Amino acid sequence: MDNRTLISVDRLSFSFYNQKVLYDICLDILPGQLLSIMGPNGSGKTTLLRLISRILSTTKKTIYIEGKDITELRQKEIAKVLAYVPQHIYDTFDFSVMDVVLMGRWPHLSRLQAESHKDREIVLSAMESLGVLELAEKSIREISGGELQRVIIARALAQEPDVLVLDEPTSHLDPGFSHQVMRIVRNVCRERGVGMIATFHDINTASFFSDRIVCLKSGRLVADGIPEEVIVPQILRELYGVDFAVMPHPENRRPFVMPL
Ligand SMILES: Nc1ncnc2c1ncn2[C@@H]1O[C@H](COP(=O)(O)OP(=O)(O)OP(=O)(O)O)[C@@H](O)[C@H]1O
Repeated sequence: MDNRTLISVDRLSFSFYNQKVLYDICLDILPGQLLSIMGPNGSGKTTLLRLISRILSTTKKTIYIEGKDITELRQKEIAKVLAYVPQHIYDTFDFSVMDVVLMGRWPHLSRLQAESHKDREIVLSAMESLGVLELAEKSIREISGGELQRVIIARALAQEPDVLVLDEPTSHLDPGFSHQVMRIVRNVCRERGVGMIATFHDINTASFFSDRIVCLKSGRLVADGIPEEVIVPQILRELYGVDFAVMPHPENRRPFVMPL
């Protein structure tokens, strides 16, 4: 384990009832770096993120947050260091956008303690960077899917975590916002030394922003490396069963793909 490791996953296997969905997964999340998980539908990406965030529980000692076994931490202790942005948000209460982002501060407050001026400043800054400040008073039931996704990411940043876990963070965003939001999140995390793990179906977004990419197929880790090592035709064919052309991106020369 690297001594800067924020999260270490060590031979993690997991089953839903009698269906095994993850096999011996090992990975490390490091400060300021984005580790992306790619893989076809049903390969186990969301399950992995939910285990790391302890939305799902495993009794085995296989996941460590800042060196501590996750099974021994209380939920609030986890929330102080880790923020989770789920893929889908359903059935929300009728909160305002501002209230939802303020919830990001709860892990840092003691019971019944009101937010301070500093908490509100952190919240307003997160909302401003995600472009949702003008929605502050709107109900989250009355905003678009892409706006809601940005609000939930703002809440995660307001939480000031050491680790940010993002499940398909750009799935509801148009191409402009998708790139902009990823740039903002990556820059904030690099500045603050926050480690990130994210799933992506968009190979080009993963390639452009990731420091490292792990590929899952049927619950098994089939590739792990920097984008140039992983975004290659053979691995993409193995993952998705189709051929891709791979060329350098005009801005940063990272692999850029088109299905053939
Ligand atoms: N709550 C659950 N109960 C039982 N099986 C589940 C549950 N959640 C997921 N699975 C199964 O676990 C496997 C992995 O699912 P998971 O959602 O982790 O995949 P994924 O890679 O995130 O997929 P996608 O790209 O479609 O979001 C799938 O076979 C799925 O049917």
